[in-house]
Amino acid sequence: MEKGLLYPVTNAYREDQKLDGLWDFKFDPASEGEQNGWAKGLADPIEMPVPASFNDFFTDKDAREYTGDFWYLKKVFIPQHFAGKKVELRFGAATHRAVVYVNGQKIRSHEGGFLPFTADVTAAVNLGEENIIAVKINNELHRDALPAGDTVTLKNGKRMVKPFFDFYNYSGLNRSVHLLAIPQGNIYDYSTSYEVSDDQATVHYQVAADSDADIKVSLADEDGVVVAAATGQKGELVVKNPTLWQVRDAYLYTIRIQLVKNDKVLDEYADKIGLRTIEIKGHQILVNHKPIYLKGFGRHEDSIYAGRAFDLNVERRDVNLLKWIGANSFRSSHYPYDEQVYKLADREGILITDEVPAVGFKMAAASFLGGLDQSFFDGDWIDELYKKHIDQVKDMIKRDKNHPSVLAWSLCNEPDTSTESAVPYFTKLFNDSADLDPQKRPRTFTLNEDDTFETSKCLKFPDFYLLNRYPGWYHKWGYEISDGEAGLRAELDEWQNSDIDKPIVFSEYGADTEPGLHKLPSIMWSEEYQIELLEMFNRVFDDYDFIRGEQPWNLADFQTVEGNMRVNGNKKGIFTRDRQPKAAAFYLRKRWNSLPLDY
Ligand SMILES: CCCN1C[C@@H](O)[C@H](O)[C@@H](C(=O)O)C1
Repeated sequence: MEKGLLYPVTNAYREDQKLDGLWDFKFDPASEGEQNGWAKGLADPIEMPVPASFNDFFTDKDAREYTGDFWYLKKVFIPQHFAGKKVELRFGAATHRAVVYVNGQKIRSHEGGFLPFTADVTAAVNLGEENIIAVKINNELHRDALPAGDTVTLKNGKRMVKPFFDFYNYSGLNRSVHLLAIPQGNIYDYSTSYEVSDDQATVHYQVAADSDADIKVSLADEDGVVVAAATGQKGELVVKNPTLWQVRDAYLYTIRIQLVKNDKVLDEYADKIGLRTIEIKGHQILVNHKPIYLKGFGRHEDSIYAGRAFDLNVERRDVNLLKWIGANSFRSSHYPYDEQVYKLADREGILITDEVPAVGFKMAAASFLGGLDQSFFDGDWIDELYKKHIDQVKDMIKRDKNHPSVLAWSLCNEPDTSTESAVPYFTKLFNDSADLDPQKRPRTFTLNEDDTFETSKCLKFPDFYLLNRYPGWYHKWGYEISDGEAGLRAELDEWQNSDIDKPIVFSEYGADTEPGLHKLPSIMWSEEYQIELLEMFNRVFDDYDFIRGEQPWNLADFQTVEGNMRVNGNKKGIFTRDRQPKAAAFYLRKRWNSLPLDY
């Protein structure tokens, strides 16, 4: 678990230099690099963009599909004026595990390809000189790691991943690398929680700092006017007549934290926060005590060329598409996204269900992609897996806890909860995560169609339910979709007739659709059929008032492993991979723009 995950800033006390651009890059199939001094230089490297996944730049399949160790290396001048500061390297994400070296010295390792980590390099750097930064990354998949899968060795000796999940194993330095200089005595974390009413908001704050200095905290409105102030490691900021953060009507205050000693400011950290509350009450999801209905999508960080790398251009387009279509939410399926995604959602008033990369914890996913011959939670890999799982839950919540856009935490995607062996795992997971979020936001996980009201052993854990259902596509498809609707209604009748008193959000449903394929009457893969499937689900949603959200799969087409069920990736996008609308986009826009926020 990382000590602090504050997003890098430059101010009078801190300096943040992005190390994006071209890095030396080299595959290390024999894993010989560390013993052969690759941390000090790579022989015959290629130039690799950062941030980016390496896969889609290559023209040969061995390189695109490469699995194992690989190295990035960059010579970086570190200025003399960093003297007296703590010098750090912050990696937005290195997928899936990394070892960091400076000037040949191993600094630290990290497991988990979708969350940041920081290396303290103060003792290893030479100020006023060029320094050699090297990172050894490994992208193998294992059943005891997140996301779950296997790595096999082919007869020709090449290694290959077998993901237990349906997205391509894009790998590399997928997010920015930052060189940071911060005060030795510094602020390394803060948290907020809220009480709101129409005429007053109270911000409960806590600050974590490596310093004995006094702590001063202020809150300014969007005009920069200070509306509240307090002192102390923890306290309250009371705002009269606040402007609350609302869904699709955001308002951001600036919280400013200072360390002060003998009237001298030693460190400062400022951030944008939104005054709002999130609650689950009965079948309702409430924002600022008012019910909301979620309209949005499951997504992927996925685009042509850069693969899984965060691309601000793509994110800007995606958020504009969400606004155009009338959406107000999305799930960060199936892993935490780059911090800039949450910042943009904070600004636009879009709600995020933040998901940890606990995906593939299920036989069905694997059987589609290769197959497990037992229940996942009976495996002998579970203890090691859990250590990584809870570690990444802790870091996801630590990183994202102050974003007003974060609505809920999804602690797993489609685990196999149909066997008793899942119960102790989820009991521990929900106990160990209960106090991580000062705002006590709801926790959940997605349930796929094997995990129904009848079959799941873990329905007591989620604060609300995320259902992934695929009648009309993976079963009862085509002309049989009417039976699919009947089956869906029968399951929802069971939920309705039960004593379950929690909201349900449909977090996945959809049809692979080839853009430009039209057929009258419809046929599967046609744009007409995608609309018919959505119409069927919406007919059902409109008949059950405990359904409090609809998030079809997926916002856009995305890359997966090759297979006989994928046509160059997953085509369930409402938009194409280059972010152009299929006919269903206009259908959903019409529906969602006609639904009130609290539908
Ligand atoms: C049955 C698995 C649920 N869901 C997971 C998601 O990652 C896949 O892309 C999606 C699909 O197959 O389109 C199915």
